[in-house]
Amino acid sequence: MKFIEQDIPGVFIIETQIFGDARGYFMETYRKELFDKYIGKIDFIQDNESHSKYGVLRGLHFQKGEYSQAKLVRVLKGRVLDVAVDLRKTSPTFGQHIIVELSGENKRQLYIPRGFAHGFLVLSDTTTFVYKVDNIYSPQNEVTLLYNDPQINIQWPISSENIILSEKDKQGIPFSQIEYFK
Ligand SMILES: Cc1cn([C@H]2C[C@H](O)[C@@H](COP(=O)(O)OP(=O)(O)O[C@H]3O[C@H](C)C(=O)[C@H](O)[C@H]3O)O2)c(=O)[nH]c1=O
Repeated sequence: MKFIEQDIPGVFIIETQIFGDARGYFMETYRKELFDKYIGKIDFIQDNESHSKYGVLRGLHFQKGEYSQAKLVRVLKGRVLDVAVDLRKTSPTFGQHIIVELSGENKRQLYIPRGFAHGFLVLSDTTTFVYKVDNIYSPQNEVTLLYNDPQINIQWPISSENIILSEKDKQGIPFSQIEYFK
């Protein structure tokens, strides 16, 4: 496994060796000792999976304060643009975002520490998205940051009228009004 830290400190792309043979392939998707070594102590406590069609945008979500979640995300099948926005007030990259293409082809994983809003836009017909989180699901502490907030200015490749959002995400709040992390 290769851990590649991104321009936003604490965010890593993880690339994994694929062992192909006549039957297909094998890959390790997680190894605790390597995460402890290269990223630090993380205890993932829940695995999630979602399936979405083209144009679906899930996000940008975060859980407030002590309910914040670190995430290790990847695409089983399909292709997404994955986005993480730095909401850590004291961070040198506060308000900045990273945008990474994750796919069943490139098998890249993205590690996003606590203190970020996260979401993804589906670019293939369908996508199956899986991820680990290190904190409990707390819907009453969940917030949606508006996906097209002008201050964050994410350049989504699909026009707004063709993006499919949940009712919750349609009511996302602007960056200027959210509760940042210390
Ligand atoms: C996140 C979550 C959801 N749910 C239930 C609640 C709803 O009845 C249903 C769909 O939830 P939601 O619309 O919030 O699912 P997503 O829009 O995929 O939310 C996720 O989207 C972005 C990509 C994220 O990074 C977050 O992990 C997460 O917020 O699953 C649960 O039961 N447990 C959970 O941990």
